[in-house]
Amino acid sequence: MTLKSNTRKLAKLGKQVSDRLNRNARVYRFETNKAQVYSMCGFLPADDCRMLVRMIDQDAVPSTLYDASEDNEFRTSSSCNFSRHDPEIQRITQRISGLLGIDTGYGETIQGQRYQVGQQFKMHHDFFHERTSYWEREMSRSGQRTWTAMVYLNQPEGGGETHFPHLGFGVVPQAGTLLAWNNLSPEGKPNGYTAHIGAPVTAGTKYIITNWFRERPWADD
Ligand SMILES: O=C(O)CCC(=O)C(=O)O
Ligand SMILES: [Fe+2]
Repeated sequence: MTLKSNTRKLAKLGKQVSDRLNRNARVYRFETNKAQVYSMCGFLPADDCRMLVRMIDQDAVPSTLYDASEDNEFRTSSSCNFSRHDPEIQRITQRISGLLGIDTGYGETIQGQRYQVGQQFKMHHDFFHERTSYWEREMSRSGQRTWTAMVYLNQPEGGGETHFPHLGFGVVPQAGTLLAWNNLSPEGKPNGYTAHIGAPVTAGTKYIITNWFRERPWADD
């Protein structure tokens, strides 16, 4: 038996979150009807960005993939798996969840990412794909990925943009800017248009945090 999402619940979540962001005058909605993509400048203050950069530098390990890809160059960044018990991480988590209006319990523990010169994350979707080795495990654990929220912690000297090739736009990293999108369609199904890349950094280092939300409360290992 293949585990399935509750698409009605996911459709409702998509509408709830997008209605909330649409009402927020500080949040910008990208002009496309193919996906719900938003950004907000100045979401995180500079001292929080600096604190997170320090934490990432302390604990970064090579990034992993759900689907071990043949391509060694697919995701070459380093990641930092923060502790969800860290009070500072809880504060940042609450800030993100509060903006989106999703209970903090639905978010995977925030991850930090560091990309050095030449490092990148090639085109991918954040939602889970059926018929993969991880599908049953992830679907029984906390269900499909719904929204992604990421925050740029600095501005690398060159490169590192987040591009959405099917939507025709990209975002240049700027310290404190949040970028959030619904990985699912208004019907609550995986939305292929949300494919995105973290372009190679060409100068300096890029730091971000990522918060992926799930269909059901996050069950930690
Ligand atoms: O680095 C980026 O700009 C994109 C990161 C990303 O796609 C992810 O963490 O899922
Ligand atoms: Fe992604």
